[in-house]
Amino acid sequence: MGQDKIGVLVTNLGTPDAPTKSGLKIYLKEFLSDTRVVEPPPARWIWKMILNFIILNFRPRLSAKSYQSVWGAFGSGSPLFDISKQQEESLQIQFDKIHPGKYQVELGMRYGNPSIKSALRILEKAECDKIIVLPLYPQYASATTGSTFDAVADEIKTWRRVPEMRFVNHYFNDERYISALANSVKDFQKEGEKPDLLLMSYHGIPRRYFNNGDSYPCHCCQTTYLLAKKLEMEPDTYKMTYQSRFGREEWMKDYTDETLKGLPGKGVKNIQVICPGFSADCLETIEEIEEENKEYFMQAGGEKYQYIPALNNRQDHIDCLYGIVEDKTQDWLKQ
Ligand SMILES: C=CC1=C(C)c2cc3[nH]c(cc4nc(cc5[nH]c(cc1n2)c(C)c5CCC(=O)O)C(CCC(=O)O)=C4C)c(C)c3C=C
Ligand SMILES: [Fe+2]
Ligand SMILES: [Fe+2]
Repeated sequence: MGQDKIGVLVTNLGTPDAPTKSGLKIYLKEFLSDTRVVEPPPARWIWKMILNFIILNFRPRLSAKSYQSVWGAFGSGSPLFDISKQQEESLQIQFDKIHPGKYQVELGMRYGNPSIKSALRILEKAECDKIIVLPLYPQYASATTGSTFDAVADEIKTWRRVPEMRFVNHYFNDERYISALANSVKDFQKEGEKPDLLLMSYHGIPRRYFNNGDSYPCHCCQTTYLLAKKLEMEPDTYKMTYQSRFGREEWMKDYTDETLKGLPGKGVKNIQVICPGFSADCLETIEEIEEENKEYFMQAGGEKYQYIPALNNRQDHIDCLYGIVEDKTQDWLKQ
């Protein structure tokens, strides 16, 4: 039996501290200055000018309005923050039940608070000489998982004693993740009927990132395939799309909003939407999918539109995350 604790750093994207113009300005500046999120043109100063003089003057006010409409939906603050805290607590409870005193779970956000730096410092203080990082992105993308690695490395490089480290790159093909998604669909459909179409909507990335080698769209396609297979779905009863475009360049297609506007005209009037890439409900699922895109679909002649919630704090989701960490730290437990 090892003596020291294993640190589990659970991360997600992060969220503004408050749904206000100034809260959004701070958050968006940090987020959109990350060159893995916005891969700038060769002359970086051009993007810096656009960001500081155009985007950060207009976007914060608009985004604050959007955040205000979802604030408190899962607790008292940002849904992403409130759900992430619940996930952190549930995971700690699960580890304490099965391996009492062996694991310490801390939540760190890539942008905003609690930061990855602050979470790592708590683990350092707790004398965790082994740390596993679990970014809650089932599909790898440079903009999310890759960027999380940068933030972890930026902090650890200031430490004298570098801990033993492991990093979960993706888990889209983990049986427990696919099963949890399938269960969430089945639970949802228990209450009512099956739709004409199950739409699986993923956060998009610019098409250019894929052309340059990002594996994210491949991970999304495989997630769709595995989930449909698990649910024994016929090919014409599901479809995958990409949401949340930002800026003017081409993003991965098909676009969720355009697809939803076109479906009623093709006779698809009753749909359910699931966002398998979001491990927690957030602005992009609640405001964009549950509200804005529903309106597009209904206005185009749709009759029934239902959003299937993210895995959030479901016990099968927590069991899945627990299992991924336990599998990857089996040998550490024996040391
Ligand atoms: C500018 C480009 C963006 C890329 C590339 C991008 C990739 C990406 N994002 C997520 C997950 C989330 N994004 C969220 C919000 C959000 N995303 C962008 C831009 C890019 N994302 C912006 C500007 C925003 C802020 C909201 C707004 O102002 O409209 C969120 C929600 C955060 C919350 O607080 O609720 C998530 C989650 C993934 C998975 C991804 C690449 C695969
Ligand atoms: Fe995003
Ligand atoms: Fe959005």
